[in-house]
Amino acid sequence: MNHDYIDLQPVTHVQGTVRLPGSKSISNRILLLAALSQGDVDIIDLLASDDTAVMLAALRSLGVEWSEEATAIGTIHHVKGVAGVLPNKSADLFMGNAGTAIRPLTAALAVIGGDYTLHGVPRMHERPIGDLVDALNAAGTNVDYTGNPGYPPLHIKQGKIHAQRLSVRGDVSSQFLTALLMVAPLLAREHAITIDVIGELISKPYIEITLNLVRRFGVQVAQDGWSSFTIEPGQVYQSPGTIHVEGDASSASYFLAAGAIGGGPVRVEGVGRQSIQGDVRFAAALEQMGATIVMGDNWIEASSNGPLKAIDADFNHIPDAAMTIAIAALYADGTSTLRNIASWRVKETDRIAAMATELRKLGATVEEGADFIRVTPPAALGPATIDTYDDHRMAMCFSLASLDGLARKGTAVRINDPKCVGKTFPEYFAAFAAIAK
Ligand SMILES: O=C(O)C1=C[C@@H](OP(=O)(O)O)[C@@H](O)[C@H](O)C1
Ligand SMILES: C=C(OP(=O)(O)O)C(=O)O
Repeated sequence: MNHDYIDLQPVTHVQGTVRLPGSKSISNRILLLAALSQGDVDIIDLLASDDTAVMLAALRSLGVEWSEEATAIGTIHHVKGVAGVLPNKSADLFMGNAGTAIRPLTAALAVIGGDYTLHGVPRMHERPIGDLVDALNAAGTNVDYTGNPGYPPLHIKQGKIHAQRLSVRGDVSSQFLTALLMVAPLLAREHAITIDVIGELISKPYIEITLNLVRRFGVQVAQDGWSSFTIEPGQVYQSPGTIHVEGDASSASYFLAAGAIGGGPVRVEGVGRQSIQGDVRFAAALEQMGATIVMGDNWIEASSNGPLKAIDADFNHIPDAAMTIAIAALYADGTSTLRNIASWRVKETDRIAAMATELRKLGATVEEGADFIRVTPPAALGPATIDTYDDHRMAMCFSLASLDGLARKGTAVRINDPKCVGKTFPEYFAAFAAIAK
């Protein structure tokens, strides 16, 4: 039985400015790159959340030293790079439900070698990792499953990479390719390493984040479209000195949607035109739905400009922020279809099923398929108790159903287990309350 919930009353107007927490994707990549690099790294504005906590704890268990300092310009994390040589050769690592922690760490530990176990929450043990393990073991590492084949928990032992070419499937999660790209310089000591992508690559903008950050740590990757990536030998990760984490563009989506649905303007600070995150393109989807979007280098502002228009589009490039579109669809003038989102089914929960179930509670008509969801709004939203499936994005998305839109009014919603937002945005409900007028 779950007795923990938050009740949200209908909100007639939203307006204000939100300073975003740091990007999860950038934070966890930078932490691992900093640990692997030569020299010390100062990280400004690292995200403080469950997903980064598990990465920080894992690095400490592996013997990587880091400390945290509160300064006038924000929190700085000092990480002492170990230049690819981990002090602790054995460790048992709890990875929570953080895909951005377990996938790259598995690759790093498999390549470096030792005696390591990695496990997580029950859902983590249902999230696939087989394509990554297959790619690594085919190249000579020694990674075993201790539960179900293809899924964590994992046991990593000493292996020896003999291959100069690795191949990985790209159609279940882009994080497998990200993981291999991050460890490629450790393999490319004497000869170049090439990584081939088998099949379609999903979630491509996350690979751009990886390549961008790897470059910031001094490593160049040659790219042949999205099908092959080559790392020339002799490149080692070098500390960039100080590195700043931009705001989280996926977290921005809730506030931008709020502005688009419920009046606005709502401004988010921490991401903008200069962002390296693909999820800033969520703003373009809102614009397509009729919202007014204004963007600066480091901020984005959304406001409504008449009732939202229904949308029918491919959302493969922004799988996380696309969940917010499924909620904005409740306020649109017709049926919206979100296509090419099969990866939703293997994330924090089966997000296509969860989204369909909870949208129906509000009165929407929902059709779901293997890789799409189609949402037709009801004449009027009805009050509902929303289950969140231990999925931060379900909790954050459904808070928006309390907002009055121009086409239809919001409703009272009870959000069960609201603390699940801790995965990426522990202060979410306070930030939401601050823009609700
Ligand atoms: O690399 C990353 O930082 C991420 C990649 C995406 O996953 P998939 O590649 O599995 O779609 C995204 O959904 C996840 O939240 C973060
Ligand atoms: C899919 C997500 O997380 P993960 O990094 O665990 O894959 C997400 O944050 O929406």
